[in-house]
Amino acid sequence: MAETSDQGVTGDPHWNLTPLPADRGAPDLPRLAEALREFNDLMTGAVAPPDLVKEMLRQVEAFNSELRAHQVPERDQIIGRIDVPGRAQGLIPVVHTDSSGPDHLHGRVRFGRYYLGRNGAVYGGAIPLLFDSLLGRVSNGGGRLPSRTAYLHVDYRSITPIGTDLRFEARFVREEGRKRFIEGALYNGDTLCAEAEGLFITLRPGQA
Ligand SMILES: CCCCCCCC(=O)SCCNC(=O)CCNC(=O)[C@H](O)C(C)(C)COP(=O)(O)OP(=O)(O)OC[C@H]1O[C@@H](n2cnc3c(N)ncnc32)[C@H](O)[C@@H]1OP(=O)(O)O
Repeated sequence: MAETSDQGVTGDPHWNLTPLPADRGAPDLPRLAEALREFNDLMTGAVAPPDLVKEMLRQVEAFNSELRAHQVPERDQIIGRIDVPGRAQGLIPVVHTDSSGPDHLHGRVRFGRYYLGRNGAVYGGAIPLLFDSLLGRVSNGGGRLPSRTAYLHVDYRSITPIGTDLRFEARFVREEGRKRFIEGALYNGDTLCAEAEGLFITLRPGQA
């Protein structure tokens, strides 16, 4: 797969991002996020022996204890930033951009086993999560002012398989005052898995 990219909003002055602090572990964070994603997938699919479960519990509790001492306010948080590849977060699967512009975003995504609902299908709740992120990127791209999701309508047209490279398309449809209408679709090969329509509202000055 191509390198992960969130371009389209990166460098957009509206995001007002301060430079990443390179001395705060930032270069390793995307790799750590990747390792955590793999951990989630492997953990979901494993029936681990009791000794391994006990050892993992010990180590994870030790990490939690250390991390409690390094909590920062939201403005200083690195994980989730749009300029960190894959945003270094584990909530939404990594999105690979093939083509992006002011009014569109095309690319690929693969849901790991962590997102399994049942019978090899992605959990239904994970699909709006993906669409909100994709449609939100289109809404907030192209130098437009920041917006927020007012509604997100998702139609599930066929099973979305886990462990498969899927193709997505998202496009800016129209704008009416502060209202922006964005559409998206997710495909497995030529099969339409799901499609979405979202309404995004331009935030007023001072609206957080
Ligand atoms: C790079 C990654 C980007 C990711 C982006 C992800 C985006 C998100 O997930 S944001 C989080 C989820 N969304 C939220 O929490 C939003 C919560 N809601 C709100 O904050 C507000 O309701 C908000 C900002 C959407 C709209 O409130 P407000 O600014 O007061 O606008 P308001 O005057 O009520 O509405 C503006 C217009 O939109 C319409 N509208 C607002 N909500 C809806 C709705 N749900 N359905 C239909 N129309 C609506 C109104 O009728 C009005 O229309 P018109 O101008 O024709 O009269």
